[in-house]
Amino acid sequence: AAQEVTTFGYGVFNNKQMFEAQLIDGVYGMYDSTRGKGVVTNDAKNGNKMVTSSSKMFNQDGAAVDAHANAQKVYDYFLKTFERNSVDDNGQQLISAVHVNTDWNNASWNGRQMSYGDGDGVTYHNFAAGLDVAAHEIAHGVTQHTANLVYRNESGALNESMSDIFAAMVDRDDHEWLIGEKIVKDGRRALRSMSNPAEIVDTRTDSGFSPDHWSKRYIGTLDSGGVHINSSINNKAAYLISEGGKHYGVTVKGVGREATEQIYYRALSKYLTASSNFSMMRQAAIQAATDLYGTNSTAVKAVNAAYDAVGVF
Ligand SMILES: Cc1cccc(C(=O)O)c1OC(=O)C1CC1
Ligand SMILES: [Zn+2]
Repeated sequence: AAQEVTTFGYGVFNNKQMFEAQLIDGVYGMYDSTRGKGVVTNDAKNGNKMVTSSSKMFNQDGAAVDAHANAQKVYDYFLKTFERNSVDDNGQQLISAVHVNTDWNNASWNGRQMSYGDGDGVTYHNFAAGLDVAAHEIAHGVTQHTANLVYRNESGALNESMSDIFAAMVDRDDHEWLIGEKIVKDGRRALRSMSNPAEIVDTRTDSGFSPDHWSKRYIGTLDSGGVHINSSINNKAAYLISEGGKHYGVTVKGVGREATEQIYYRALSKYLTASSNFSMMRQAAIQAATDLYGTNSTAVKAVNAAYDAVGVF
């Protein structure tokens, strides 16, 4: 069980949780056998061995505490919200590696596990500290085991957008639907904004803009054809479906997070395929909303209006 205490170790600034570490081979380690086939956290700076602690209830590695706590929260979200048992719906272990590389300003899903850099301490904190970052990476695993959207051009932007959407849904208290707000430093507010994409440019892509309408999509070769750039077009649509708003003169009546997360999960797991593009995303969301809430439901109306608003038909 987790309890609120101050955690020693650096890099921890949003998870002050402790762990009932598992006793394995006489050592207390960050291995949670209660979720699926396990949640495990390893230290890339120590032979990628499981992060261990000398005592049952204490761990001094801040990044490890963050990664472990966030992986547990994301596991619980997918099980509770969609009855999905981990990324493969078969309890696959959620394995996190922390302290990957040196001053690494990245996080990733490599097809089998999550990896988190410590950040350079100037532009980024440790990436494991962001609940939305962990959810984003784990959602890449869910996408891989469902539509498996090809990671380039429009299907890749949808792959990215799915990860941002579920990241925003897990990070429930963030009403601005920002991505990475806890891990950016040097005055930036976040990596990306789903509510107002144009406000924050993801500097890692050097594109210079974050489009909030299909007519403004990036069509170059950077960033695998703009997967972290054009994702903001679908991110904005998802935000509008949930929260509503007026965008380029189109008014959307929002239906809330609970309906929106069900629509996108059903679209991802039942209708999207590896080569789906934005127009097929619109059809998949309409079909999912129709299945769930009915042909003339407010949800179907919200989906149509939101994709009208971002110029996807
Ligand atoms: C930081 C970073 C770099 C490169 C790829 C990703 C990636 O996972 O696409 C990445 O992680 C994110 O975007 C998460 C949301 C913060
Ligand atoms: Zn991603």
